[in-house]
Amino acid sequence: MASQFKIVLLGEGCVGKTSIVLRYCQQTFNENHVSTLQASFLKKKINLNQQRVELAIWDTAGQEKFHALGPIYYRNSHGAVLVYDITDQDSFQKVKNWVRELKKMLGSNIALTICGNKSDLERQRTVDQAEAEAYAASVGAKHFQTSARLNRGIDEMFLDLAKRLVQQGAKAPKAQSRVSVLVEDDDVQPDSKGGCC
Ligand SMILES: Nc1nc2c(ncn2[C@@H]2O[C@H](COP(=O)(O)OP(=O)(O)OP(=O)(O)O)[C@@H](O)[C@H]2O)c(=O)[nH]1
Repeated sequence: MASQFKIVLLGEGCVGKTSIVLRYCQQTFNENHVSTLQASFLKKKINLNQQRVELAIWDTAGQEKFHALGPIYYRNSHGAVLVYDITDQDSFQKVKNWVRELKKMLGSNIALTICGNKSDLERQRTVDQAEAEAYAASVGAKHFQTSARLNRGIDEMFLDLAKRLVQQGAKAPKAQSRVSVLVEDDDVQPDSKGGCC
């Protein structure tokens, strides 16, 4: 029987979470942004040294108003991919917030990957690569650069995470305390960027 692992993608709106999952699981890419409103998951089966592994990859909504839903998706996850956009410094700061939250809620029981997406936009880069890699190392995470658009780095990133989960014989972490989720207002105005992208 295949080992099954749950992986959650977290990160600011518009960084490319949905695009990464669709590229990895369905080999497709959409130039347009459709905000994720509810999380959903896709499955991907891979072989690791003759061992069958099934990944359930959860794509979550990145807009701030959905932040409170995060715990529902990360609390039973074996691994998390924290995605930022290499052209958007704020999205990198948001990754740091997610790392703090995951460490607080789950300890170090969740395998972390930090992903700088949109590597095809190198000329518009605002997040220093060396700094991002150093930060990832400082929190025990692996760092990858990807382009969902050009299909770069994505297979390698999930393969590395799957290998780590297999090696660790990952067990789904338990949240350290009861997680309560409060969604205050379904009608929040778009942020100052006027939505995203
Ligand atoms: N140039 C470039 N654009 C990308 C890449 N990945 C995603 N995009 C674009 O970025 C926009 C947002 O991508 P999504 O995948 O919808 O972003 P998301 O993080 O899922 O957004 P939310 O659902 O709001 O959280 C879309 O217009 C994509 O086409 C990439 O690697 N390179």
